[in-house]
Amino acid sequence: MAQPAAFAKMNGLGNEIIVADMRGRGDRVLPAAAVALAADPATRFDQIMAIHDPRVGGTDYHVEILNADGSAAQACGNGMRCVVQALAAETGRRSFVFATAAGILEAREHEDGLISVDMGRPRFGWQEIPLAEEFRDTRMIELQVGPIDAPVLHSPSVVSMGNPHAVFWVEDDVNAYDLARFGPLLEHHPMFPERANITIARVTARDAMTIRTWERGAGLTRACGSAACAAAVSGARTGRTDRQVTVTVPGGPLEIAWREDDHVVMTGPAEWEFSGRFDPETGAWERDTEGAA
Ligand SMILES: N[C@@H](CCC[C@H](N)C(=O)O)C(=O)O
Repeated sequence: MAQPAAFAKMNGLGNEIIVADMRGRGDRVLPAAAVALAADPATRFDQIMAIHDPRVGGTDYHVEILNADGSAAQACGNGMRCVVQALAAETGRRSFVFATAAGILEAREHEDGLISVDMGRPRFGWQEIPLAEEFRDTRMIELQVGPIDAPVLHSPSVVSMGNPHAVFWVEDDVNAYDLARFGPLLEHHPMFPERANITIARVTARDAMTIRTWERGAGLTRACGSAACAAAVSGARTGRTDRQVTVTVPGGPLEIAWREDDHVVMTGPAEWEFSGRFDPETGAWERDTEGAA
């Protein structure tokens, strides 16, 4: 049993997030704790964002990310917005620099409460994503599900936003596809040695698209920020959209801008639900008493 750590249950457009305060201590949230918290309907989450003391000069905090299955994730856009809202409420500051497995990220809370996260530069090389075999052009790779002569989904764009993404383009309703069935098959496809986040995307205008995502290590989600970035970048890269796009996920809209300096900036909301304390080794937890200081 470890010393309890404070946490906040939050969400970013319905992407279920636990923000864990691991500052001032040397231990980490263990995969077993993540699995236990994910199995409890009250604390069910898609990602845990564990805030640690900074380890690199010029950064404010180090953030570790765990998926619901206990695996590590390099990037989580919706979770970063939750982290910013929690830290802004605590410190009164509005902008922060974070170190993550995907690199150094800057983020800020705006006057209207929306939060922008600079998700860094997309990477398109097949070894960077990574893919299991060489594709010189990752705007469209050979991969399909369904019958060989009439595939249900095929030819995804692939990209790393720090984490691996495949974006399948469709012309009709994204809800018409059984993502709960195809998602796990594609997440674990041999093409993706580190597995992948799987998105179905429909472009509705030069500056708008609708997506649904099956998240690596978490399953179907109401929102995936890095997938929204991956879809926006892939839309622009394949000539389907402009570089500034409203990406509507099941939980609502995210504004994505792929800037001329190659950085992808995502803007959207975050919402606090409740707070508590948990054991980072086992996941045993209790809710804070309402109104307690
Ligand atoms: N919900 C996240 C992405 C989560 C990470 C993903 N499951 C992975 O393992 O790469 C987001 O908002 O970006």
